[in-house]
Amino acid sequence: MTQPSLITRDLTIRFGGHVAVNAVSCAFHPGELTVIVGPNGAGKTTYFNLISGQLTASSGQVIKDGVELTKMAPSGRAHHGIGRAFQLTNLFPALSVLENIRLAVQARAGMGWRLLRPVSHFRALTEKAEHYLEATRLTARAHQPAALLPHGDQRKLEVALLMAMEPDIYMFDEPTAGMSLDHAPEVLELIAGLKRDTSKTVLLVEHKMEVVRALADRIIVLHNGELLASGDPAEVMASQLVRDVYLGKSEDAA
Ligand SMILES: Nc1ncnc2c1ncn2[C@@H]1O[C@H](COP(=O)(O)OP(=O)(O)OP(=O)(O)O)[C@@H](O)[C@H]1O
Repeated sequence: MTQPSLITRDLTIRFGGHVAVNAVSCAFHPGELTVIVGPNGAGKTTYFNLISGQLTASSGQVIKDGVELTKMAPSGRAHHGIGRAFQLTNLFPALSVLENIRLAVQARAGMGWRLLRPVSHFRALTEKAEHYLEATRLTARAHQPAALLPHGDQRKLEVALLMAMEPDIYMFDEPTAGMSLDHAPEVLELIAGLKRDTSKTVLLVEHKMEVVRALADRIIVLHNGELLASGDPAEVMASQLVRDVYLGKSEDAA
């Protein structure tokens, strides 16, 4: 087994008297796609927020490749390779799809907003952006304003922007939420494809059991903020404890 890329140790957050995430200790490994499941209000999104830095833990630790990130702002964590997909908050709606991806490539290259660069740099950035465009099957949309993309393609653009940042840890919170059945498989395929690069770790929060079955190498189950189970998807889903608190309900909903 490889060294874990990401560890949470006794990770806890309290909101007043309510413990939303309670002493969750878990390790995530490169080349592995872990799906985080649990009933509504179990603490899944809060756990994600604690890892990506939108929330700061009351106690416990977040450690990425041996570096403690627990108190770091989201930007610092991103710099350390934590990449979380957001619904296009980092998008320039009037710019084209290609230009948006190129800006993400440029940000990753550390060139910020300096526009006076040799043409060769610009060409290299464009080539890289075109690579991500192709990888996410958005080539036909390259020159459309990002704001005018259909919903399914917007989600693909989110994946492209995240790929352009070259994170070590990819985090997706319900990536197919609100998406039509036609587009969901395309986005899921992109996410499944990320772990072909075995240096990458993928974390997913997901409710839909068919998505969990299709993608998960491993699942962890949160319940009332606590880690209830972790392991092989089929084994965990078959366990009586998990069926009692979660899967019975979820199978109906899926
Ligand atoms: N900022 C906050 N202030 C107070 N309570 C919060 C806050 N954020 C989350 N909570 C509470 O923490 C608990 C866990 O919420 P969270 O959104 O993480 O659950 P979840 O598993 O992602 O649920 P869902 O599947 O419905 O999205 C809930 O009881 C929620 O009300």
